[in-house]
Parts: sequence; C-alpha cells; structure tokens
Amino acid sequence: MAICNLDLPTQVTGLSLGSPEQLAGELAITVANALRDAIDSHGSAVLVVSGGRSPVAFFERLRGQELDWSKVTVSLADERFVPVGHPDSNEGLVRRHLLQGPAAKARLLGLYHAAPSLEEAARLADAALAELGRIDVLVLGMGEDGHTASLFPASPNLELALSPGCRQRCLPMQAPGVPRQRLSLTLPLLASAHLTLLALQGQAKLATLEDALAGDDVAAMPIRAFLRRPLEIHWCP
Ligand SMILES: O=C1O[C@H](COP(=O)(O)O)[C@@H](O)[C@H](O)[C@H]1O
Repeated sequence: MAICNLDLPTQVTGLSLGSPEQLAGELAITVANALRDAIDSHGSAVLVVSGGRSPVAFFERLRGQELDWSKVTVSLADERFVPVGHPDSNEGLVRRHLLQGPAAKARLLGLYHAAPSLEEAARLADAALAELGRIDVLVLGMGEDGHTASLFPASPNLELALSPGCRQRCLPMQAPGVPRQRLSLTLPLLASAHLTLLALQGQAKLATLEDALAGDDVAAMPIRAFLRRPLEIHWCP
C-alpha cells in the first residue's frame, strides 16, 4: 500500500506497513533477497546499515534470514565517536542485534577508531573504507530534523559531505545539541549503493518526509539528497 496520500517522485517508491513488527519483517526479507542476488551475481555482498533506536527489530529479523553470511560484509552509514562497548555505539548495536547466530559469520567493517580526535578517527575510517567495495544494499533512517546517516543540517562539514566531488568516504560531523560527535559516510559513497531503502516509523517522521518532499534545500534537510535518487521507503505508524 502506498504511504498515506504522499505524492512521491517517480524514482521513489513507498510501502506502508501496519506495525513496527511488520516493517521489520518486510525490510528483512527485502534486504535478504537483495543480498542473495548480489552473492549470486558477484560472489559477495555489502550491506550498510544505520544506527539509532529503530533498527533493532529489523536487525533481529534479518539475522534469521537464510543467507550465506560468510559472504556478507556489514558496515555503517554513521557512528558515534564512542568505543564499541558504549551504549551509544552503532557498531555495538550491530554486534548485539544483527551479528548473532549464523549472521556472526559476516565481516564487520566498523567506523570507530580509538584515535585522539574525531578528525583523526574519520581519517582512519576513510582509509579502512577503501576496502568496502560497492555497496549492494544501504538501509537509511531519518531524524525528525531531516538528517540521514549523520548528515546533520548546519554541521560544519555538511557542504563538503554532500558535494558530488567529495573525495572522502567518511567525515567528522556534528549533531547539534547532542554531546557525542559523529562519523558519517559522505554522499558520493552512500549514493553509490545499488539499492537504497529508507525505514521510517511514526507520524512525526511522516510529517518530516512531507516537509522534505515539499522543498529542495538539501542543506536544510539532507534526506532530500536521497529523494532525488531511486529509493524505497518503508513506513509504519
Ligand atoms: O541519529 C541518528 O538518527 C537516525 C534516526 O534514528 P532513529 O532511531 O530515530 O531511527 C539514524 O538513521 C542515524 O543513523 C542515527 O545516527
């Protein structure tokens, strides 16, 4: 079912699910199918996922999917500048909720490095990401301010991170009002994904999406950069 009465651009599709559980299940099936297709076509698959609070149920459904996990590399769209054992760590979230059971065979390419500064950690992550290869599946989330990954409106590096010519794969980013600073993949790398999905829960995020669709200032709402490209949105109330 289409998402409420949203008028989506032709390259964007929208699927409305009845509940968070249904969204998690449907998303897990879509991602697993795309990873299987990638393994069939080129022998391996790269999955990039987002952090935050909402992906937990999706991770737990995805790890139960029949898949040759030993051929899958998992990485992150963004990370908090905290060690993996910290409760805010996106890598920690992936390790606890996705890389369990058979899915523990997947390779994890995390963004966090124990560097003396956020800038140095971003440089180390950027170098490590040279090994990532093509992204087969990217799963994005979105904040109520229209940020996605850690591409926050008004972050000092935002213009560079969104520019098509940005050579860095990862940059330091600032989340306004949030104490933990971030590392984010930049737009050229994120936009190279073969399949991009956006998972959204709740009326507030639907209202943010409507705002994003109504304007074109990408710096004000970085999610707009992805609404100009092929994108599959999965939403539930
Ligand atoms: O800060 C972040 O927020 C968005 C949305 O998170 P959610 O828990 O509200 O779904 C997330 O996609 C991003 O990775 C994260 O760093």
